Amino acid sequence: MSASPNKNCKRLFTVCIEGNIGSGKTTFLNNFKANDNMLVLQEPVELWRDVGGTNLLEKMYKDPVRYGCLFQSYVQLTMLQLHTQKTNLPFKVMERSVYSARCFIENMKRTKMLEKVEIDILEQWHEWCIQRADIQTDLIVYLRTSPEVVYERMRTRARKEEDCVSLEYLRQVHDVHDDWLYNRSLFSVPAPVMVLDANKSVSEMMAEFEKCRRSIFENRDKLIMENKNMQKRRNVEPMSPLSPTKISVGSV
Ligand SMILES: Nc1ncnc2c1ncn2[C@@H]1O[C@H](COP(=O)(O)OP(=O)(O)OP(=O)(O)O)[C@@H](O)[C@H]1O
Ligand SMILES: Nc1nc(=O)c2ncn([C@H]3C[C@H](O)[C@@H](CO)O3)c2[nH]1
Repeated sequence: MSASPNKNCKRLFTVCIEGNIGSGKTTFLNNFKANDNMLVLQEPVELWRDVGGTNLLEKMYKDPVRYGCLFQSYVQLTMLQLHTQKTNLPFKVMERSVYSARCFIENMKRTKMLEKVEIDILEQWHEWCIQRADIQTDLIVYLRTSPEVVYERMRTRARKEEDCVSLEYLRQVHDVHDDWLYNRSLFSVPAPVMVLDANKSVSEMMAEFEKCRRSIFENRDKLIMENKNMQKRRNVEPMSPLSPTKISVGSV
């Protein structure tokens, strides 16, 4: 299906699909491919699995102390490349982002997998990306799940690099995502957040997807305005943990 260019010349509207390992991001994201006005960008896992013949994802899971910082550095680069990828289409949908990569850095910090100097460098890189790179995000769709549900899904999918991933690790990653996007008690949120209960079945999630897709198309300008107001509030007052920018499908 040929991609229809952005005839009405509105600026690009970018959506990031976020969530724990196995929360259904790829499955959800692939539904957007039916639209010819959206650039759909999956997480570049295959790049992480083959860095000049090295499976860096596997090395990171096997030895996070030795490879954690190196892996995060490559995630940052490959995600930045996707954020800055140009398109004439009016919409871009990405799986995860430079923002959520920071969730994993935060978890490595909490579990003491990284030395202070590694954290400092990764956070300086992250800060530069936020301040100077074009990683404009207009909506975050948070596929919120329970660690137990995603653990079963991850085991069923059986990605070999994730053989050693424990339920405890998924609980840690869940907690950081929830602190960031649900409790709003971690780093700032770059756009309005649409929280979906992604514990639902595949068919139920199709209905959620349809509501989300319609909401994006119908409320594009409203969401951009919502984001502008968020940024203004942030510049005026420190981020309150319960800032009211959390939206649920249908309320936009
Ligand atoms: N709503 C759902 N109910 C049950 N299983 C699901 C659901 N959504 C996805 N799955 C299955 O769970 C596994 C993980 O799904 P998917 O790859 O879409 O998740 P993901 O968030 O992209 O994972 P990762 O972050 O590890 O790439 C797959 O085997 C998929 O078929
Ligand atoms: N440590 C770490 N940092 C990241 O920024 C990051 N982003 C994704 N992943 C892991 C989750 C899945 O196993 C697999 C695919 O999502 O890659 C990450 N792991």
